[in-house]
Amino acid sequence: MFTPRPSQGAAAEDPLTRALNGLIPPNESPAEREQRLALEANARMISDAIDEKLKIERQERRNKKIVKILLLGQSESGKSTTLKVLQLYYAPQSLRQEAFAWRTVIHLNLLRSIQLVMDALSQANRENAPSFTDDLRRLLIKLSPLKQAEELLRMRISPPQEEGDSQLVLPEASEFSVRSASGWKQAFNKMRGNSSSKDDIRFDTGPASILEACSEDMTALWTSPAARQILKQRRIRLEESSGFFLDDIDRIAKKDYEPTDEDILRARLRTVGVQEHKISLELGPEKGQDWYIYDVGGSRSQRSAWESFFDDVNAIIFLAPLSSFDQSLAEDKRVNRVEDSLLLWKSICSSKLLAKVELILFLNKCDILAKKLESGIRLAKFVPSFKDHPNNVETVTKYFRAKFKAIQKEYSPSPRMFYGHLTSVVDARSTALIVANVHEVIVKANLHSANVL
Ligand SMILES: Nc1nc2c(ncn2[C@@H]2O[C@H](COP(=O)(O)OP(=O)(O)OP(=O)(O)O)[C@@H](O)[C@H]2O)c(=O)[nH]1
Ligand SMILES: [Mg+2]
Repeated sequence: MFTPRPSQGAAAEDPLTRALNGLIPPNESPAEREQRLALEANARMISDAIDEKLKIERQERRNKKIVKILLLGQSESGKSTTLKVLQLYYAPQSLRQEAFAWRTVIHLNLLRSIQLVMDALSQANRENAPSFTDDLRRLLIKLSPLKQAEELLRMRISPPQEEGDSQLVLPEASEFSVRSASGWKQAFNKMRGNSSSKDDIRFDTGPASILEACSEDMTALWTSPAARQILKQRRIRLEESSGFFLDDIDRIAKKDYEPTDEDILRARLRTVGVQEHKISLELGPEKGQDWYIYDVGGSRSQRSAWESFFDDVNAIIFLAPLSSFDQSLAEDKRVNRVEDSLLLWKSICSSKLLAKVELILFLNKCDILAKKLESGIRLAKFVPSFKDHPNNVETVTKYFRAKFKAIQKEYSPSPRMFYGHLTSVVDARSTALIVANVHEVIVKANLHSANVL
């Protein structure tokens, strides 16, 4: 055996270190040389194996690299609905498992719409409106038990004994919401134990019985020409409002009602706070990758929380609802909704923090936009710069797309691709095609950031 050089200390005892350092002991005999070469070969093998393992681990980390997607846009723009579409696309079973929880939200949506009709009629009654009939008075009395059903349903979404676990937020603009971090859907699952969605529905008496008992009277109220006239006089257009289920009373007020995927997409529950949703991709080349999707509250009071999620985000899906061109913000009646979307888009595009983030724009609610334009509502009345261009959906969407694209080009700190889609995210089928496209953009963004790191 050779004697290590004193300066190399204990580390030189290690054959791997010695081999790597290329040390050749003085006065080496042929047998010692053979032994050393064998040790070196062995050490090289071990070293190569370690290198290979590290390379695989690095690749795995890259492949596994968490993808962060942020959903942004004003309130009611369709962020939570887009989250549901992504869930439906990537993990349909998980959405089905939430059907019972969404059923309660849908019942509450229906009751809210009925309440808005009843409020308008009561007001007409107080003002002695000639269109208020005795039939309507009778219907209002017969529908009074609905108040109790609503209270029971609200308690179910936010049971008092689950304090701190699920927190009901008091209505803002007569809408209810649940703090997203509170896990209200999980609270439902706890209540359910191991039962299936169908079992829940069978044993769901209480509010469901009241709804079923009132079903015919609710339909009579909603289809009454006198009630319709009062709503029209007061310019109440419930058909365009969020969580509209009045045309489906027969189906939804049945005790054994089970929501379809489309019903779940149309259900409205205002987001308060930030909801994190993890999707583990099960198929395709990105198998094993985890996607974290963040759904934020869009009303003005909620927007200050957005920036803390900008860090290491890969892509942003920004929703701008085009149908709201004739509406103002619920939180500030002086601000036109499309104007607000354009200003928000400008601030996202110009953010230096987001300079390297892919922005994907959904010009949403194109279905409602088409109906509005067909009904004769003119865009130029609310957006004078549209001038006397044809008031049809093709021209209007083209006009808005160009406007958003120009803002991105002008305000982005460095050039970026423009991904603008015309969407109606409640339509799962047409949105699936867009999701496939968005998937590609996100995968590219992730690869790019992995290579940069
Ligand atoms: N008809 C139609 N309805 C839509 C569309 N997108 C969303 N909605 C409905 O609009 C309502 C509001 O959508 P949400 O997804 O809750 O809006 P949000 O952006 O999450 O709103 P906040 O949580 O308040 O920030 C829901 O009832 C949706 O079903 C669309 O493209 N067409
Ligand atoms: Mg939301």
